Amino acid sequence: MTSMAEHEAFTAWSEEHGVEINGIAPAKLPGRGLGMVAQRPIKKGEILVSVPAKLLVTTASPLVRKYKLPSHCAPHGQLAAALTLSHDELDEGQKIWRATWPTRDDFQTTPLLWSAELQALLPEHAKQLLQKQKEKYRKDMGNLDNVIPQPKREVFLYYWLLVNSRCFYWVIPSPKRRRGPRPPKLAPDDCMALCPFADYFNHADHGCDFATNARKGWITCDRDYNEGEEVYVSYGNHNNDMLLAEYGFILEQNCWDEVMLDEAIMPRLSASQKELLEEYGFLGNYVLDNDQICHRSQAVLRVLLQPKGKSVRFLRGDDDGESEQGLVDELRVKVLREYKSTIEKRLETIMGMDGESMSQRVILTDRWKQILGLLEKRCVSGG
Ligand SMILES: C[S@@+](CC[C@H](N)C(=O)[O-])C[C@H]1O[C@@H](n2cnc3c(N)ncnc32)[C@H](O)[C@@H]1O
Repeated sequence: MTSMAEHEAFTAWSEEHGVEINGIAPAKLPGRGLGMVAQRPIKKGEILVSVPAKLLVTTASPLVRKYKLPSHCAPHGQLAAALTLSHDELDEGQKIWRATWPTRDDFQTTPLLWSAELQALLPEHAKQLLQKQKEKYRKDMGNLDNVIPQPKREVFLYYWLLVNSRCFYWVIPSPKRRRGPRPPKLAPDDCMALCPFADYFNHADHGCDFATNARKGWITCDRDYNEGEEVYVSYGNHNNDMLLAEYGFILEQNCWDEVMLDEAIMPRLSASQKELLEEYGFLGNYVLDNDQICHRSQAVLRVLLQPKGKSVRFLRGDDDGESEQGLVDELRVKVLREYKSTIEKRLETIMGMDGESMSQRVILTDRWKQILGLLEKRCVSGG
């Protein structure tokens, strides 16, 4: 049994500093690090945690402001920079809080840390998200070039990932102004706050909500829980490619899961078919979710099957395409079956990659197996 001493110390510190904790406590959970577990039966609607605003770490907090970081740098980079620069000079509260955070090794399954070879084998949607994440990271690093000395870049990367995985949505209340221009409104992605104690909650497809006002952030119970059950927060309606790319985990049960089919469909399109789809706003982003293939996929399959005039009537919404549904279903099954064999070959490649980290290969193969499962469900003609 590993020690929970640092988590007990942090729980006591949180309560002493005004965090209200009701019926839950952190616990170690296999495969999920720490999470929150019900200490007694909990009822839907109970407030589980309430954290005073003064404890949150945002770009307006003294911890961040004291470094006078470039204001054009995104809040994500600013928070990571402040955590990096304060790393060796922590006050008591920060020390106690940071002792509860995951280590650098715990981020091993986050694709940003994978080799380029393994990253190239991610599902399409995860690959696109990883690309965006890399661009964000490079931009932040570029904006902080003069601030983070070379030897601290690794620590910065660790904190950048930490901020990415532990922040809550938080709009910093504007200070009372007598005159002068209103500061620009932050984009939703930039409304970030580290929130002590609430950052123990793991994610599930349905979970508790985090709400805020200017004075506090709090979490309300979404349903009844039994004693000993893990209590989750929902980070949003995310599919598993998103969870993998951003945070390095996937859910076994995820009602929001879906597969992007672009890799299977795009290479089949001629230049003129792509042009037609582009003209009508139907090029790319073909998705299969838990229940059905999306309307965009129905459209592209028709473009592949039918003469232009007929496809255009469907793309315009003038024809419901019912009369060709049988043929469209046959093509769908063919496309999905071929995609399945591509994935099966890819799985063999991943399993044969000796030099790569085991935990990274395991999560990647698990994700592809989930995708195979989703494809299988839709590989039945007419299904
Ligand atoms: C806000 S923290 C939650 C607490 C974290 N588990 C810990 O050990 O400190 C978010 C991180 O927890 C992990 N996580 C959250 N939900 C998870 C889940 N359902 N399964 C596995 N890992 C999860 C991921 O690493 C994610 O980046």
